[in-house]
Amino acid sequence: MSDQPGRPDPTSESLAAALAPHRERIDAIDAQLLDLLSQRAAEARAIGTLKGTAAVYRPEREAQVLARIAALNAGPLHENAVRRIFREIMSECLALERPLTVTYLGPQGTFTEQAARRHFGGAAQLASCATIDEALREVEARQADYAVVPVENSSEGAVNRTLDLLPATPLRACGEVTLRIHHCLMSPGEDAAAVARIYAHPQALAQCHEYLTRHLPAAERLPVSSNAEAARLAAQSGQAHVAALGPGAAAGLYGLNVLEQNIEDDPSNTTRFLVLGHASPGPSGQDRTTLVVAAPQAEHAGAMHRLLEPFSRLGISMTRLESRPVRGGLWQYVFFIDIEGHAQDRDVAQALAEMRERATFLKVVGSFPRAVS
Ligand SMILES: O=C(O)C(=O)C[C@]1(C(=O)O)C=C[C@@H](O)C=C1
Repeated sequence: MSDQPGRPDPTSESLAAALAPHRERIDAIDAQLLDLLSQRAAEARAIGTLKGTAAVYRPEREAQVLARIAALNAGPLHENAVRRIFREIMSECLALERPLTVTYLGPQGTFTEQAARRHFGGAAQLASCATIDEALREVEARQADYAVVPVENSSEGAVNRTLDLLPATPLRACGEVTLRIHHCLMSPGEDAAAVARIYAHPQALAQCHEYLTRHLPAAERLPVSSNAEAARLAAQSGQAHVAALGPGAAAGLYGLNVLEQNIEDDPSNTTRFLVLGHASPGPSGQDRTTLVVAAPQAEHAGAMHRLLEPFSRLGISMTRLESRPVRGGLWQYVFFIDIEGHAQDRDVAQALAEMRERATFLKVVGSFPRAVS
């Protein structure tokens, strides 16, 4: 007998009988879905032929497709689930036009790999690079189509190497990804209390500082070049007192046990990544623009104010302002500025034209659809 009224006993034949019509309908719907997916893929292939040698990846169009689907969604699937499914559909459709190769700051099992996969979906060929420089260089040399590199973390600030490469690279920023950073404690052993040595990237050590101080105060903290390298070293040791911090994906990749999850001090800890490539996306309606600017005698407050004044006058929101010293130029700085809007939007274009007259250097690194987290 079933203990819930109206539901058949889960062990009985009556359950199978109750499921049968639902499964029949699911089979019929799956056949329709497959037919529609094939029709969609054929349209994408036709688009690919029309594009010829032009860029096949169109981030502004993908952003519009995802936003439209999210708005159309009436449930019961969550908006994020629907986005993920359509992200994968577009990834496969795009691969029919032409498969993409995407470099990322590796090695495998890093948060940057997770960001690249999330942005480009399962059909993209991901290529791990040892440094941010190498990830960009491969794309510059047209050995790969796009690069995904970290640019800032909500608790640790800017990724300086990425910023330093932006003024000179011929690549354009054509997308961004934001990723919540959740760290795990992972080890060949099974007991968190036994951990006496911890390998991790310095940022991971900083992001988990309170947890480590409270729960593993005596453990030695050893900074290494990446979280994946930390996981590799912990796995190689084969010892229960050695652990690594980093993404759960690295535990799977290196055969470690996850001893604790979500040990980052700030649960809203987020990293933003830039997607760089050769093409510039058109406006999607929900865009961000990244600029590199140098002001004359930037150390004088007045020059900076004058430079940024068009933004406030034209109602353009500035979402980020970061400065970096110019190498070899004592007390000279370049500014990395993010604003809302696309460089082709009327007000943004006017503000940029005015800034160009006031700046000693101004480069639009790119306009791209804002990330949906
Ligand atoms: O609309 C296009 O340009 C397409 O190539 C189709 C499509 C899609 O599957 O919807 C695929 C890849 C592009 O990045 C954008 C959209």
